[in-house]
Amino acid sequence: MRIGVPKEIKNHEYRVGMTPAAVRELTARGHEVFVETKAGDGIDLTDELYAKAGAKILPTAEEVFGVADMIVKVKEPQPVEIARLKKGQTLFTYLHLAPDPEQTKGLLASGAVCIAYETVTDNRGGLPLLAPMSEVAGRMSIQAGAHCLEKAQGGRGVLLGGVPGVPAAKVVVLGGGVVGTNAARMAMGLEAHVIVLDVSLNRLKELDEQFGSRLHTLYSTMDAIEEQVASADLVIGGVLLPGAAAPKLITEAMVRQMKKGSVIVDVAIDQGGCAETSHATTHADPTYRVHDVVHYAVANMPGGVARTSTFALNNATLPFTIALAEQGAEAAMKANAHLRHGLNVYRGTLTYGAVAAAQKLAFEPAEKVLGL
Ligand SMILES: NC(=O)C1=CN([C@@H]2O[C@H](COP(=O)(O)OP(=O)(O)OC[C@H]3O[C@@H](n4cnc5c(N)ncnc54)[C@H](O)[C@@H]3O)[C@@H](O)[C@H]2O)C=CC1
Ligand SMILES: CC(=O)C(=O)O
Ligand SMILES: [Mg+2]
Repeated sequence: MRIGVPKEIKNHEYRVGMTPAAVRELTARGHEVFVETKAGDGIDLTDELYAKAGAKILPTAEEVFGVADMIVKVKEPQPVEIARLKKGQTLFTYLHLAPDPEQTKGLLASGAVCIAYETVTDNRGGLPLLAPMSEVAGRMSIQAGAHCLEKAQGGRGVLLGGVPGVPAAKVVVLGGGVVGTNAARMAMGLEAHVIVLDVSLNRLKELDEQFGSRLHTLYSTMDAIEEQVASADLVIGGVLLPGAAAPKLITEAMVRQMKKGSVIVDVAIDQGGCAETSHATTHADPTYRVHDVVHYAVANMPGGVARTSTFALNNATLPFTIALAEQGAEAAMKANAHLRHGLNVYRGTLTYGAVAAAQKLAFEPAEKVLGL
């Protein structure tokens, strides 16, 4: 198979779809990999390293999209990239379609086969291709939140861990999944007072067993969220209903009740955000204020630590990239239900129920379009 790896073009996005090590795994199996020149330059993965791994370096994105049977990327395709997709071409990347009707329309019109990293599943009920970036974003959310709490950033002027004689900050984490667990772990490490809310009692039990008395768990209801958010210094939004638009758990009225200079880091912004007052921001201009509350809502947080993130992402995607290349996209998805769950758009048909529900569109199950 011919695999194309274009340079990412989102604001301050330096990740790359395949590392040189991943390219070598594909070329060693007889596949051709075409990498856009300077695709990995921002993280010191040079053209020379890619060439040594067997890649062919192409001067433009047009040529990469033009020659490839499958495009392997990181972020959702931007309009100029959607225009380059070809009928029947496979696109393997994050899509986050539920809150993004424009992209959905574009991918449907392209006729491409679009497999979203974030809805591929595993045997344990997890999302293995989202998890590595959620680990990164969860950990970063505390760094970002701590920075935003500084006065110069518009924050409350509070140190997460406090000091002897002055209380620690209160960190409220909505959602105790991968983002929430990693956020809680970092916040506990900085000696903040940390509370995690989730609707899954199982998850709360696991967290309780894992962290003991250092972590406080709470069942997530409107009442509990309202009370906790109002007294928080830092709120981390880490909820997810897989593939669906994020539930708006933090209403504007709740934000109005929050303390002046407190901070919301809405990690769930890539699925539309879990605060009514959230809108997506960029690494270049990451924050804004609503009702005196600092909002940080960068939709590609892991792009900020692109080198770590690229290696972490490739560790998870590589077995699937190999399966898609070796078997062809359709056969690979027929053979593996977990990979099939990644299929969001198939040759002009929407195939993911939660995206269809969010946008009030029709869809057909992946099994049907694949003839299973
Ligand atoms: N902004 C960014 O750069 C990044 C954003 N993300 C996003 O972060 C979000 C969380 O991802 P993960 O932690 O991997 O998901 P996950 O599936 O591991 O965890 C989500 C948790 O939310 C819980 N939940 C659902 N409804 C809830 C409610 N009403 N109240 C409290 N908890 C609730 C679930 O029970 C689950 O434990 C996703 O939207 C993901 O796409 C992930 C990585 C990077
Ligand atoms: C998951 C996601 O949105 C990211 O890694 O950018
Ligand atoms: Mg206020």
